[in-house]
Amino acid sequence: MLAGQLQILAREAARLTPIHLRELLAQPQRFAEFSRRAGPLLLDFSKQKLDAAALDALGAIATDCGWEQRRDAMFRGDILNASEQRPVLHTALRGAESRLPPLAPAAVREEVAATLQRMGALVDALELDEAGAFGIPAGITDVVNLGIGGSDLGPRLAVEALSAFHSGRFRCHFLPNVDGHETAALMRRLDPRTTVVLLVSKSFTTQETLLNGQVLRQWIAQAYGGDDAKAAGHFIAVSANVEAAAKLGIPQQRVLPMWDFVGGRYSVWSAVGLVLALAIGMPNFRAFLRGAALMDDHFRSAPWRDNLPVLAALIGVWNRNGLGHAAHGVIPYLDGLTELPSFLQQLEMESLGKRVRADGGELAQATVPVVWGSVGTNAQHAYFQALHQGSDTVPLDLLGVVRPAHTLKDNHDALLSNLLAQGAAFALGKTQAQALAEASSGGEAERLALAAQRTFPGDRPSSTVLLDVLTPESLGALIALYEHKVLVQALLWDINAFDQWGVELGKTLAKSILPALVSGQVPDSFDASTRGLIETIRALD
Ligand SMILES: O=P(O)(O)OC[C@H]1O[C@](O)(CO)[C@@H](O)[C@@H]1O
Repeated sequence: MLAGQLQILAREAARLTPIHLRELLAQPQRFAEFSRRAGPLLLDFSKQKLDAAALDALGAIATDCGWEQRRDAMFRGDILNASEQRPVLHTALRGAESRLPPLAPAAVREEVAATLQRMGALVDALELDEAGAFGIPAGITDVVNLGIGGSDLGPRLAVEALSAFHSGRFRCHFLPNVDGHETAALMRRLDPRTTVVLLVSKSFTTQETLLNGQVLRQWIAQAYGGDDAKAAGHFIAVSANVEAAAKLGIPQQRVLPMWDFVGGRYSVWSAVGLVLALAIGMPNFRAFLRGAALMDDHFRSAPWRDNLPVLAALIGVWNRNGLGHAAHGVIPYLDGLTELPSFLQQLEMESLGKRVRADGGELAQATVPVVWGSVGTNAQHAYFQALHQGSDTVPLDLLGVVRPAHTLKDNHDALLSNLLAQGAAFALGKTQAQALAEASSGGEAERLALAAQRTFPGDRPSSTVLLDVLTPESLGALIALYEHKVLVQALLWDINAFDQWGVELGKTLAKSILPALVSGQVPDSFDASTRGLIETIRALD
C-alpha cells in the first residue's frame, strides 16, 4: 500500500480507537447499515470496529487501487501470476454456470467443458458399476483421494460439508499425509479389490502423494498375486503433468487434466473435485459450481459497497493494517464445516503470506494474519477464554447455517444462540461496574479483585456469515467469496497471491535429509541441530 493510504488507515484507526464497539452497536441502524446479502449468504459486519467514514476511506483505497480492473483482468485470463507467467482462471472452471457473458478465452472454456464431460462420464460409469470401458474393475465401493494441500483440503471440506447430499454409493477416504500410521490403517480397513485410488497432484512431483501412491499400488497388486497391471486398473490420476501420470502406467482415459492456470488451492472446481463428484453425484457437483458462479457474478457486478468479497477484503485489511491485529479466527458453528479453517488457512496464508512485492521490493505494510480456528461450540470450551480476556484481540469470522439438514430443533437453536452470544460478548464485553454488581458478597478488596477478573474488555470485532441452508450451491458461493476476498487483498497489498515460493525450501531440504536419515551418513554441511536429531533418531531406530 502507498504511504498515503497507510496514513489514512492510521488516521481512521486513531479516530475510532476510543470509540467502544458498545457505542457503535447502540445505533439502531447498525445492522441494516453494515450487513449485505448475496444469494444464499449474508455477511454481517456490524460488529467490526468501523463506521461509515472508515468504510468510505477503505472503499476509496480499493477504488484507487483499481480492484475492478484487476478483477476483470483475472476473469479475462491476463497474466496475474507474474512470477510464473501464468493466468489465473479458476473462475473459468465454473464459468459455464455464470449468467454473465464469459470473459475467459474460448479455448480455455472448451477444455474445461470437455474435461467436465469426461469427469461426468467416469463418475456415471463408476456409479453404475460399469467402468469396465475405463479399465476399472467392477465392484468398487471405496474411493481414496491421495493428494495434499489444494489437492486435499477443498475436496475434503466439500465432501464433509455436504454429507446430507451423499449418494451413499461410495465411501470416500482422504490420505494427504505421508505418515505411515494412516496409510497402514487405511490398508487394514479397506479391501484392495473394491478400492479405487484417485492420485491427485497438479505437479505430480509431490513426495507425499507419490509415495502413498506406490504403497497403495503394491497393496492392490498383492491382492492380485503381484499383478501390477491389474493394480493399475484401480488408479485414476488428476494432474497438470499428464505425461508423468502416464509413466505410472495409468492410461490416458483415466488421466483427467488440470492446468497451470488453476492454482492448487483454487482447484476444487476442476477434476481435483472428482472425489466430491463421486460422493454427491454430478448434478450436485454442477450445483456446487453454480453456487461459485453466483458469487463470481456478484463479484463482477456489485459496487464495492454491496460486494461481499470486496467488503470482506477491506475488513481484513482494516483489522490487519488499521487496527494492527496479527491473527484471524474462523469459527464455523456447524460440524460439517470443520475443515473450513484448514481450507482457509491454505487459501489465505499460502496466497497472501508474502513480504515482498512482485518487483522484489519490501512491502510497506504487514500482510496476512495467522488464520486459524475450529468448530464452535467446541472452541468455546477450549480457547475462547483467551479470546475474551487474553491480551490479544483476534478478529473472528463466525459462520452459521440458518436452516439445518435435521429436525432436532432444540439442538440447532442452542447452536445458533451460542454463535450469536459469542459475537455479542466479544463486542460488548462486561464492564467493571457490571461485574462489581454481580460480586455481592465479601469485603471491598475481595469484591474488587473478583470483579476485575470477571470484567470483559469487549471491543473485539467479528463478522457473522450466515448461510440460509448448507447446500452445494451455498457452499460453492461461500468458497468463492473467500477466493475473491484473497484477490482483492492481494491487490491492496500489492502482492502475487498465486505463487507459493515459501514452501519450496523445506521440500528441498527434506530431499537432502532423507538419504542421510536412511544411511546414517550425515554430511558435514548439516547444521549441528539437524545432525543431533538425525543421530538421536538413528540410535533409537
Ligand atoms: O497438487 P500438488 O502439485 O501435489 O501440490 C500439492 C500442494 O503443494 C503445494 O505446492 C505446497 O507445497 C500447494 O500449493 C499444493 O496445493
